[in-house]
Amino acid sequence: MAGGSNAGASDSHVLDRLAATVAARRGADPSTSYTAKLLAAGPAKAAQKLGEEAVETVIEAVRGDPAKLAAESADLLYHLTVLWAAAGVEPATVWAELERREGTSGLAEKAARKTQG
Ligand SMILES: N=c1c2ncn([C@@H]3O[C@H](COP(=O)(O)OP(=O)(O)OP(=O)(O)O)[C@@H](O)[C@H]3O)c2ncn1[C@@H]1O[C@H](COP(=O)(O)O)[C@@H](O)[C@H]1O
Repeated sequence: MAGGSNAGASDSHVLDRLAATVAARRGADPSTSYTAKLLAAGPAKAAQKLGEEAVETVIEAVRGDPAKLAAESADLLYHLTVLWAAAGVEPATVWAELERREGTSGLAEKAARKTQG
């Protein structure tokens, strides 16, 4: 976050820029854009690629190499933004959901779910 402890060139706004680039690739030439190729293939293909990248991320996490885990995480986030674009999810909707959850402990949320049946 700009202004936060990790402020600098590499902050979370890169996700918004990435999502905007991905959205702009809709309808572009698949021979010049990997994103356009994935979007043309539809949400199921984007979901499949996300699953593959998730597995590769898990593998690097288990291997214990932080640099490779970071690289796989970037692949995972890229493919997640492609899936959102393919499935009609605006990044702002996800950011809003994360903001809504801010300050609510996962343990408290889980306990509330149990009492709701
Ligand atoms: N961040 C990324 C990014 N991360 C990973 N990838 C690509 O994702 C692909 C997935 O890796 P794989 O090993 O699964 O590739 P593969 O086996 O060739 O894939 P498939 O043939 O199975 O689909 C690779 O081709 C990577 O280059 C990305 N491609 C694009 N971006 C961003 O998207 C922007 C637009 O890219 P284009 O749409 O290609 O212009 C770029 O400027 C970047 O900012």
